[in-house]
Amino acid sequence: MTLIVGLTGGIASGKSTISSYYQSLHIPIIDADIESRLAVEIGEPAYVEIVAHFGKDILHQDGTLNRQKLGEIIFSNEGERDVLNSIVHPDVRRRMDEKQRQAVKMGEKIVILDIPLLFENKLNTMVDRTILVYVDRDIQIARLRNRNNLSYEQAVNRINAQMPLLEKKALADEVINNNGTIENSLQQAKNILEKWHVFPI
Ligand SMILES: CC(C)(COP(=O)(O)OP(=O)(O)OC[C@H]1O[C@@H](n2cnc3c(N)ncnc32)[C@H](O)[C@@H]1O)[C@@H](O)C(=O)NCCC(=O)NCCS
Ligand SMILES: Nc1ncnc2c1ncn2[C@@H]1O[C@H](COP(=O)(O)OP(=O)(O)OP(=O)(O)O)[C@@H](O)[C@H]1O
Repeated sequence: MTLIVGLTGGIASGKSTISSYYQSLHIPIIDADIESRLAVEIGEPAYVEIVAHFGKDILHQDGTLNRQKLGEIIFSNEGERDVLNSIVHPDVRRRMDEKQRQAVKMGEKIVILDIPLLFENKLNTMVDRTILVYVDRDIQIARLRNRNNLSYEQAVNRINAQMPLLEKKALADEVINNNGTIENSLQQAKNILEKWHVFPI
């Protein structure tokens, strides 16, 4: 039996930091952000639909998606965000399901699905356990602004496009509090696997 774990959080809450650590323990990770990038490569069905809806203005000169431009549109407009989600999410789901099937077939003890919108899209029902990477809002805003070079308003728009982390906290099986040092958070991440008896693998 493979334990299917959903790892989630908010934008810039620290999911990638935690999932890289799990990966270093040789745990297979399936990352929704990576799959969503693959789904919108030039010529893919989702790419064609995106250009048809948003126009060629959201492309770079070489035809690749201008992610910054598309982000500016969808993080400040819920209707446009819904359109993008409805184009991209079904493909992302298909890609992730396929990878999950392969991992189960390989007899992996545990597989971690890194899905930012796990609770928003009710995908928690599709996994055995959930882990939330939590940060306080002021720290989240500061880390997001710092990483993506965003204004306060841009950062808040992105955070407000997701379910509040406090609501997610109430839904998760386990919570990693990432307000402190990375080292401290990685220790929490390890403790959870030990508690579940899936580490060492
Ligand atoms: C809008 C896009 C082009 C911006 O690209 P960019 O490289 O700046 O950001 P990236 O893809 O690395 O996402 C960073 C984070 O933004 C948040 N985020 C991304 N898309 C969304 C969304 N539709 N709704 C809410 N939050 C989102 C997630 O926390 C994600 O981890 C891109 O995020 C996208 O195509 N989004 C739609 C697909 C999607 O929902 N992806 C998230 C997981 S499937
Ligand atoms: N405990 C920490 N202390 C200081 N900085 C941190 C900590 N955890 C993460 N960071 C930094 O905060 C930023 C966000 O972390 P990370 O990229 O892991 O978040 P994420 O949840 O995967 O983000 P996104 O969903 O937006 O892709 C990064 O610049 C990362 O280096």
